[in-house]
Amino acid sequence: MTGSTESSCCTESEGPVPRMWTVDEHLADVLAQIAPLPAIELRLLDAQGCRLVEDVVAGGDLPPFDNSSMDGYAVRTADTAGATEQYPSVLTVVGDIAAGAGDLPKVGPGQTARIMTGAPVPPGAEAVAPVEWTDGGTGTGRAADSMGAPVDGEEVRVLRPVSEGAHIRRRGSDIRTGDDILSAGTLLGPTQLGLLAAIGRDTVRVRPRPRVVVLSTGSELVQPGDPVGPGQISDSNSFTLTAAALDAGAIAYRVGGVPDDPAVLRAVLQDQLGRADLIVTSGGVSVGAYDVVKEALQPAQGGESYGDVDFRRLRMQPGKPQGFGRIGGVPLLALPGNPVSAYISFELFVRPVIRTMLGAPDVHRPVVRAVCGAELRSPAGRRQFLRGWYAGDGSVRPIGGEGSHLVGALAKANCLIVVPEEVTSLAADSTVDVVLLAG
Ligand SMILES: Nc1nc2c(c(=O)[nH]1)N[C@H]1C(S)=C(S)[C@@H](COP(=O)(O)OP(=O)(O)OC[C@H]3O[C@@H](n4cnc5c(N)ncnc54)[C@H](O)[C@@H]3O)O[C@H]1N2
Ligand code: MOO
Repeated sequence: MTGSTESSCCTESEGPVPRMWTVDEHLADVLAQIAPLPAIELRLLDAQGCRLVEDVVAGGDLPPFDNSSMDGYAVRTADTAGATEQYPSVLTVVGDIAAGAGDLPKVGPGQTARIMTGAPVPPGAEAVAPVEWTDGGTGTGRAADSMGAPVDGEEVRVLRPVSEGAHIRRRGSDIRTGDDILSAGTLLGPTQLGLLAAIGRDTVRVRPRPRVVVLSTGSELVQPGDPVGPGQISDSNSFTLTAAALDAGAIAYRVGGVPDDPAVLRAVLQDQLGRADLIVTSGGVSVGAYDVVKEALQPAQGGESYGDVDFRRLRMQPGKPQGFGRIGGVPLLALPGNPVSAYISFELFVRPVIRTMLGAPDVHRPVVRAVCGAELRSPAGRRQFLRGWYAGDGSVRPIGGEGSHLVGALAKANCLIVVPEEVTSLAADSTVDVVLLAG
């Protein structure tokens, strides 16, 4: 941390005034203390969504052997030259080759072997006649579209010429030994994991997904589905923030509804430390009597603090009260409890932390310029983040009001409209910065 909340200046009339941080100062302070997680070797499916930290080189060819791309007959091309439906090439079937076969018959002049898709091309054969180009070994001379039982020693009629290499997938035609197939930094999704499996890798060296513990505080919270008594509300923040952490690429654990009891909160935090690369709390960071996160981590009455967390006020709306520091070496971001404040704080500060830990190149949400059709008002000295709808044609409109409890409007928004600190009003059709939330 670069400073403490209580670093202050004074005015004659008002006494000490706690320092206020700008959004950029707070973000820079947080990110300066976050590094990409150390690389580890993971099994393939545990590596989904992670970035490679090694260049992967193919240790073998793909396909590993010449194989058939069709069910049919492996033939010598000269044997099929001039074949027609009227005058087919009649070949003796010397074997039956299924995918996975290791023992292959040799195909000599006038001979063929029945072959299945993916089966190795036998020695002597130069091409594959799909079964539809033959009589299917029926002896009728009519083209077949299915293949019967093994036909060793029987005959098959090929009804048209087959050119060299036809329907053969050559060894190494996809990947050759020594090819660079995936480079460090590649994000592993289904097709990259499939490729690693195809070349026989069962583990891979990656930067792991950070494990994020999301914890909401407040004695008024009940879990969704439970009865809501007088003065109580459903805990929504732990769901929003857990989903947002997953969306950012983390492994997220939701711990909902810790009551306003500092001892309980400390115990829960202690319990969670073992599985966390990052802890995110919501609520209890303001100036009220039951601000449990503040109380637990930085007691006002000279009690012993737990961890090293700095509580500060930011020049932004919503999201003014924030906490940041470490507990037991684990970074912790304490977000304000108002649901819109919590979510916007996550987008601005927590998401970049997760993306940094992941080693992602895109740490921040994209920001575009857009024309806002509506007039906007904003408090002086605060960077305001209004919920909006970005139409994609360069226009944006605000959704809902400024209130940081307005979850209905938040759920309809796809962007945040940014009104800078020094601006208190903007005329309709002004150009504004817009933080794109989706995608
Ligand atoms: N006298 C002052 N009061 C407040 C100030 C201030 O500067 N002076 N700041 C206001 C601002 S801004 C915010 S933001 C909030 C932040 O307060 P807390 O972080 O302590 O949040 P809580 O008091 O715990 O909750 C605020 C609000 O949000 C609801 N909430 C909390 N957690 C959840 C949850 N998990 N799911 C849904 N809703 C939640 C809670 O019930 C409250 O209504 O302080 C202002 N006050
Ligand atoms: O900062 Mo509070 O987050 O304005 O509602």
